[in-house]
Amino acid sequence: MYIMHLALGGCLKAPPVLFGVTADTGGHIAYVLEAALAQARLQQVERVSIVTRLFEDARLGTAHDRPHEPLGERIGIDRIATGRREYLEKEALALDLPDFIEAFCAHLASSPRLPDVIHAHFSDAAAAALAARSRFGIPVVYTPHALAIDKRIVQPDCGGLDTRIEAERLAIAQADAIIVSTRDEAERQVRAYGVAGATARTMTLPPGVPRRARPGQETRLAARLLERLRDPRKPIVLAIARPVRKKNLAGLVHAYLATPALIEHANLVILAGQRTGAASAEEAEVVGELERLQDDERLRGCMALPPCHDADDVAALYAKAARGGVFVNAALHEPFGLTLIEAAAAGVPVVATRHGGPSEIVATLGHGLLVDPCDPAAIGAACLEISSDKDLHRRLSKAALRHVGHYDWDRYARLSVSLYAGLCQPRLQSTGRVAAA
Ligand SMILES: O=c1ccn([C@@H]2O[C@H](COP(=O)(O)OP(=O)(O)O[C@H]3O[C@H](CO)[C@@H](O)[C@H](O)[C@H]3O)[C@@H](O)[C@H]2O)c(=O)[nH]1
Ligand SMILES: O=P(O)(O)OC[C@H]1O[C@](O)(CO)[C@@H](O)[C@@H]1O
Repeated sequence: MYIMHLALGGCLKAPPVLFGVTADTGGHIAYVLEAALAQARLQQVERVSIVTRLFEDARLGTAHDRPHEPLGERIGIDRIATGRREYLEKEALALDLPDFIEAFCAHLASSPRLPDVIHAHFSDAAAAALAARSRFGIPVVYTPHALAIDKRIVQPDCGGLDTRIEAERLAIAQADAIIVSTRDEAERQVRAYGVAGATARTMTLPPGVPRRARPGQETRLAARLLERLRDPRKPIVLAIARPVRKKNLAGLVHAYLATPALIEHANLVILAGQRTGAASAEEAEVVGELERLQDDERLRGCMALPPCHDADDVAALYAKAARGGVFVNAALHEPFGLTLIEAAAAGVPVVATRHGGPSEIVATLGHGLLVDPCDPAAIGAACLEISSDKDLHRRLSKAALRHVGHYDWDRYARLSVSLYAGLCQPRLQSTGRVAAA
C-alpha cells in the first residue's frame, strides 16, 4: 500500500522539529510525522509520502524550500510549490488553496505511481485531497485535529470561524472516512456539523506519545533556568504550549499569582513557542502579556519564560517536573492534548482543563486532576495539592507510567492502515495490487 499524508500548515520537516516556531507548528506536525513513521514500519506498507507546502523563510529553517526530504527508506516529505513562496499562517492559506490544489494535482499526474489513499490533516488539506479524488479516484481520510465548532464556543470573537466551519463541514460530508482522537469529537463535535451519516464514517483512534529525546545530562536551557530561578531545587509547575489565546497561558500565570502557597512551594516554567521574530499578531500579543505578567515583583526569581527551546530541553523539563512537580494544560478548550500524554510518559502528574480531550485522557490514565480553565483559584489549588502531597504525587505518577501504553503509535498504525485497506480495496483490485494491501 502507498499512503500519502497531506498537511499544508505549519513547518513540517524531518525531526527534530522546532515546535512553536509558528502558531501552526504544533500537535498536528507531531501527529503526522509519528503516524507516518509508524505506518512505514508495517510490512504491508510499501511507501509513505508526507506532502506539504513549499516555502522560503530563513527564520524558519532551510528545509522548507526543498522539494524532497527523505525520512527513511520508504518514507519522505514532498513539498509542492505554488506562485507564493512566503510562509502562510493557516488563516491565510485559503488564498493560496486554489493554486495549491492545481499544483498538487499536477504533482499526482506526473508521479510514476498514485497513492492508494490520501490522509488529509485539517480542512484545507481535505479540500485538496477531495479535488484529487475527483480527478484520480483516490479515497480520502480526514483528521480535523481541532474542529472550529468548539473553538467558536470558547472564542466567539475569533475571526474567520464561520468560513472554517463550512470548510470542515464539507470535509466531514465528503471524506470516505474520518479519524478523530477522542469519543467527544466522534460523538458530539462531528455530530454538531449536522451531516447525515458522518458518525458512521468516523473512527476514534487516539494517537501515541510523540517520541522525545531521552533526558540525559542537564541541557543548556535547564542550566540557564537554574541561574534564573531563586531556588532551582524547588519542584516546577510546567506548561508547554503554542502562545495562542486558546491555550490560556496567562490564565495559568494568574492562577499561580492567586496561590501564594504555590509560589512559595514551586517555580513556574512556561515553554511558549520560539521567539524567532516570525510571530503572528496573536502570538506576539500572548507573549507580550506573559512578559508583562512576569515583571510582577511577586514572580521575580520564581517564574521562567525561556525564549527558545529544543526537544532535549522539553525532555529535561518533563524529567524535572516528574520530581515533585506537575504539568498544567489550562486551555480554554483542548481537542486532544498531546502534552498530557507526553507528561504521562515521563511520569509527570497533570492538572488539565476539563474542556475537550483532556477529560478522556485523565480518565484513561488516572494521572491528574481536571479543572475549570476559567477558575484561577481552582487551577492553583490543584497544582498545590499535587505538588505538596508526596503520596498523591507518587500515586498519580505511577498511574501515568502504568497506563500510558494505551497511547501507542504502532496500534494507531495497524488500525489506520486496516481502515485505509477497506477503503482502497476496489482500487487495489483494479490495479492488480490487492495482495500488497
Ligand atoms: O512551545 C512549544 C509548544 C508545543 N510543543 C510541542 O508541540 C506539541 C503540541 O501538541 P498539543 O499539546 O497536542 O497541542 P496543539 O499544538 O494545539 O495541537 C493540536 O493538534 C493535536 C494533535 O491532533 C491535538 O492534540 C491538540 O489538541 C490540537 O490543538 C506537543 O508535542 C508539545 O510538546 C513544544 O515542544 N514547544
Ligand atoms: O487553535 P486552532 O485555531 O483550533 O488550530 C489548531 C492548531 O493546532 C494544530 O494542530 C497545531 O499544529 C494546527 O492544525 C492548528 O494550527
